[in-house]
Amino acid sequence: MQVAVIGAGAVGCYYGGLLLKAGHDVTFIGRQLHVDAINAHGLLLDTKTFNGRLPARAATDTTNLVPPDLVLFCVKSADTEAAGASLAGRLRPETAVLSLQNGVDNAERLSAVTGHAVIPVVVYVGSEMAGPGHVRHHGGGGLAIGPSAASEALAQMFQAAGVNITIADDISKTLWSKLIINCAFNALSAVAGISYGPMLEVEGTRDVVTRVVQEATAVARASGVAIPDDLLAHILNIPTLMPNQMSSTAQDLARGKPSEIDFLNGHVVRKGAELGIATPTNQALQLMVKLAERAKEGRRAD
Ligand SMILES: NC(=O)C1=CN([C@@H]2O[C@H](COP(=O)(O)OP(=O)(O)OC[C@H]3O[C@@H](n4cnc5c(N)ncnc54)[C@H](OP(=O)(O)O)[C@@H]3O)[C@@H](O)[C@H]2O)C=CC1
Ligand SMILES: CC(C)(CO)C(=O)C(=O)O
Repeated sequence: MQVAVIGAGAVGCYYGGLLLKAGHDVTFIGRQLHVDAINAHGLLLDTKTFNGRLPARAATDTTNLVPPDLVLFCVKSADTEAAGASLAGRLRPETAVLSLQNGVDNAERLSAVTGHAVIPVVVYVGSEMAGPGHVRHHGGGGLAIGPSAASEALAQMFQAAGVNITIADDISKTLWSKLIINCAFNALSAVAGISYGPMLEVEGTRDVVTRVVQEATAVARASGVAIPDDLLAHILNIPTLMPNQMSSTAQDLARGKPSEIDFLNGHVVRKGAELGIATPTNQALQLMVKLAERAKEGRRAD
């Protein structure tokens, strides 16, 4: 199958790399540093069970992209419109487009800029770019794909490549449940620069996490999404399962990259305002991350 990865980063190179290893024809669209390394030496796929270079094609834009059978769309949420616009006119009607992104509205936004159906996918992996063209897998790797006519065949293809994938019967619930996990932990971990285990040991953290989850759950339910009653208990248990985890927002801040906070707690705040639901804790966390981003920008400018 011809696959295009839009956003050759931690997620795109991990899943694109697994499809490449399984024999698919994968083209990576990404930034110059990674593109040069992939074209020169192949993709370095560094997982728990495999470490090796896989010859691959890469480019910094879609100009010469042959319309693929499958697109893995893997840029950060703020880049959805710009990267999505580069796909316009490069998709066949039967091309399957998957959004492998955090947040709940990327598939919809991507569909709006491409005019093409987009299948949302919830991603449960820990991966990072450890160097140019070098993706490192830290753990997990499961996917939950939204239902569509193509989802069964796509799930089989990912399974054959070693990916644990399920077809979600209610993808909105799955997307929102992941969003609420991100709302609970990402900002606190980022602002304090602390991992989840020690973070939850500090008195008061559980209360704040609980309020964030309650606000976000109220917004989700008012939007018609069936959030399960046991989500809070599941969330409060996550630091026991991954005590050393720093949130992706913490990693963005540490690297001086813009975070996705406007699409995490920020999404809850915007939706809450539309629905008349107060979300003060989510709003405070969104603001704290934005202040931390601004402070970093200020330090760079000095
Ligand atoms: N990493 C992880 O473990 C997980 C990530 N996710 C989600 O997956 C999504 C992708 O995250 P992740 O892979 O970590 O992000 P990365 O930043 O590692 O990868 C995205 C890459 O795409 C590049 N890019 C952005 N726009 C373009 C463009 N128009 N053309 C070419 N390249 C472009 C970025 O460059 P630049 O940085 O220069 O903009 C970056 O190199 C996010 O929504 C994230 O929340 C979900 C679960 C786990
Ligand atoms: C680690 C995890 C699962 C929860 O915060 C995550 O998705 C992130 O950091 O973005």
